Amino acid sequence: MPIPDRRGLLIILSSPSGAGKSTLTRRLMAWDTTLRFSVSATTRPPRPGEVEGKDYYFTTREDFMRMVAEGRMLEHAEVFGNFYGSPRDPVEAAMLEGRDTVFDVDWQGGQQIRRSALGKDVVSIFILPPTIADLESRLRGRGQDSEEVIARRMAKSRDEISHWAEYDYVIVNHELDQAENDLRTILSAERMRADRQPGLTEIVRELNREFEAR
Ligand SMILES: Nc1nc2c(ncn2[C@@H]2O[C@H](COP(=O)(O)OP(=O)(O)O)[C@@H](O)[C@H]2O)c(=O)[nH]1
Ligand SMILES: Nc1ncnc2c1ncn2[C@@H]1O[C@H](COP(=O)(O)OP(=O)(O)O)[C@@H](O)[C@H]1O
Repeated sequence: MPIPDRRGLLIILSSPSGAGKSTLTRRLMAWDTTLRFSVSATTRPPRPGEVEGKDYYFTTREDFMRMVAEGRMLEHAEVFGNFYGSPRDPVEAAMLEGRDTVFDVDWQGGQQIRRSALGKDVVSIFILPPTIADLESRLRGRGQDSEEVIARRMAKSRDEISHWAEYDYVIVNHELDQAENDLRTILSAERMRADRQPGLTEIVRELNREFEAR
């Protein structure tokens, strides 16, 4: 396999539950089909419609803890009483292939990845709801969680939101199309950073050759 001339980016998306992070992630992946989604392992039971290996790897607590002990999780955290973690191997493989990986993780996961050896390739984005009333109605509108689960998520949302300033970018998800556009803009700009375009040296060298030949 040829060695790619750039390492893949790690794009971290976090938000309080219900702010629209999964919806925006799906849209971003449909826009750029080269993106890879980091499928997390979780001990939470599947929701109706969730697909094993696509949305999550649904695991037992025992298997989850074994993966952690074996160092096979890039990061992991307990959220809403369940464990969630990002398997390390597929992320490292994608980076070496020069493919960008999208993570849907909470602030604890964001912090761990940012502080890891892969931290310099991280772009982190926090999604805020326009209002708490919107957040609650979106959680309820999803129609997949019990009142008790919704109440628990609402109670946790303040804590999650308190970490917004640790992120490189913040998007307020008022209107879905606008928020998707903001996300595309961030990704496009990050890919154009001078230090992420290894081909530039060669282009500038060629420009110099042309100057000298004039
Ligand atoms: N740290 C960490 N958080 C995760 C991971 N996967 C999902 N999460 C977070 O766990 C929380 C709950 O996720 P989920 O149960 O799918 O609920 P939802 O985000 O409300 O749809 C969200 O904040 C996710 O971003 C992971 O691998 N690591
Ligand atoms: N800008 C928006 N305006 C209205 N509804 C939205 C918007 N963004 C997302 N939603 C809806 O809110 C609900 C929660 O979104 P979801 O992507 O599941 O959130 P999260 O992954 O952050 O928990 C979904 O039903 C989704 O369709």
